Amino acid sequence: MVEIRTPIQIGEAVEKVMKFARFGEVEEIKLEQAYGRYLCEDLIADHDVPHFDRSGYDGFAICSKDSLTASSHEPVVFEVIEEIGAGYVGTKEVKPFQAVRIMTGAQMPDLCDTVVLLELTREFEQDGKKYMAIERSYQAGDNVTFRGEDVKKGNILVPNGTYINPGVQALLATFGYNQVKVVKKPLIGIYATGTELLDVHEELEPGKIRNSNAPMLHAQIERVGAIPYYFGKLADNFEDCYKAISNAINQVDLLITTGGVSVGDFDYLPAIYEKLGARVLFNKIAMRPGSVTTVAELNGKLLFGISGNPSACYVGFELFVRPIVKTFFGSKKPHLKKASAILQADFPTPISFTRLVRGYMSFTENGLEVIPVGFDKSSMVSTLATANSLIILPGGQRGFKTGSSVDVLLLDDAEGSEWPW
Ligand SMILES: Nc1nc2c(c(=O)[nH]1)N[C@H]1C(S)=C(S)[C@@H](COP(=O)(O)OP(=O)(O)OC[C@H]3O[C@@H](n4cnc5c(N)ncnc54)[C@H](O)[C@@H]3O)O[C@H]1N2
Ligand code: MOO
Ligand SMILES: [Mg+2]
Repeated sequence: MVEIRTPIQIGEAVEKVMKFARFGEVEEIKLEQAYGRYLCEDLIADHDVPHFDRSGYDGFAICSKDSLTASSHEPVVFEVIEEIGAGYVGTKEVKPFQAVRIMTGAQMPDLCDTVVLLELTREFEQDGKKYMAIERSYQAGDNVTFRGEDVKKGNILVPNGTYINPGVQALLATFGYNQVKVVKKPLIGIYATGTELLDVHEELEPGKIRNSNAPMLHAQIERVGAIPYYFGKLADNFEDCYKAISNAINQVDLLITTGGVSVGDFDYLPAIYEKLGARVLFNKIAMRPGSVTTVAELNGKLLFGISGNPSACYVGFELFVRPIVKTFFGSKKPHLKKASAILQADFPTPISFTRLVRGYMSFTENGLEVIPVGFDKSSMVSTLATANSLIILPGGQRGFKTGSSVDVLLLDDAEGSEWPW
């Protein structure tokens, strides 16, 4: 007798999986390796930035009150007493109507509060001394970058759990983080099951196909920031699959299998979970593709039994594995980023399960627009290459018309969304 499975809603399935989400261990790495990782400590400013008043331009540092009477009829003349480039500090005391030639980024001399741009001065020499004249007045602070203007000492600049983008990398460098505490990347194992599977280098044969799920998952795992480990492919043989899978579990943080989770004669994953004593969290979700996505738990470790159909495999990973990995990294927004977009095509099919239609979303003058990328069967691999989003079409509706507002999940976004969506 074929097992009749009871589907649960997507949200319920996500919540069941997320009960097993845990935070990863910390490791220290070099700053150069930190891009794309997740910070494991608050980045707190231990000094002001900049930590001295500095010139914002190449020019002359003066005291603004000396400039008050300057005009084109009566220019004010300053004696230029020294020159400082960025990295140097002036050595002379600046007296009234004296100026220091100063370059962008150099520390302001004491008593100077203003910088006059080079191109707004007239320079000349007289009796072996250097002078410059200005034809307008300035206010204190003109063209000066003040101490602490960028960052004040003591501020939390980047909280623990933040994705390290190039800007965060710059802040870490600013505050002297030569070594950075980040979360260790989890190791995710992949087994592809199916007697029909050929390795990528093999020639096609009747009835056989190349294994595309394993390389796809490999890339998805890398995109989410974890380390993939491909164990290999397994023919549909219960004992071999059982042995291989039970050995693999202890070598990784999470194990993904593809294929063999439905109700077919050679779909052995349900029986393997049973023999392992793993607890199946669910084996049917009211969604398409990926309705047979099965997740089991063995001693707190998650076993993702993802469907063999390529699009179902892709979606199963993004909905259920991604948030587990992102939570491992400490992200507060571990789920695919959700946005609203205007549908650019009719989607007439009456559906009962929620559809996650592969879409192409673009930013237009009318806002976000999304269009299905093609034929939307879960067995298809071709549409995955162009999809940058999943259009959520809730179940139990008659169909969707061009111009309707729909929710989309973004596939290439690193920021993510909080739960609930
Ligand atoms: N009687 C029923 N049949 C099916 C049901 C059902 O509820 N009742 N569910 C259907 C749905 S929905 C899906 S999705 C698939 C899921 O199948 P499995 O997860 O058991 O996967 P397989 O049977 O092993 O393979 C399905 C399909 O995918 C191809 N495949 C498998 N692995 C790979 C790979 N690594 N790379 C590329 N393609 C792969 C495989 O050749 C099959 O064509 O079941 C439906 N059936
Ligand atoms: O799991 Mo299936 O993908 O719903 O077609
Ligand atoms: Mg099957």
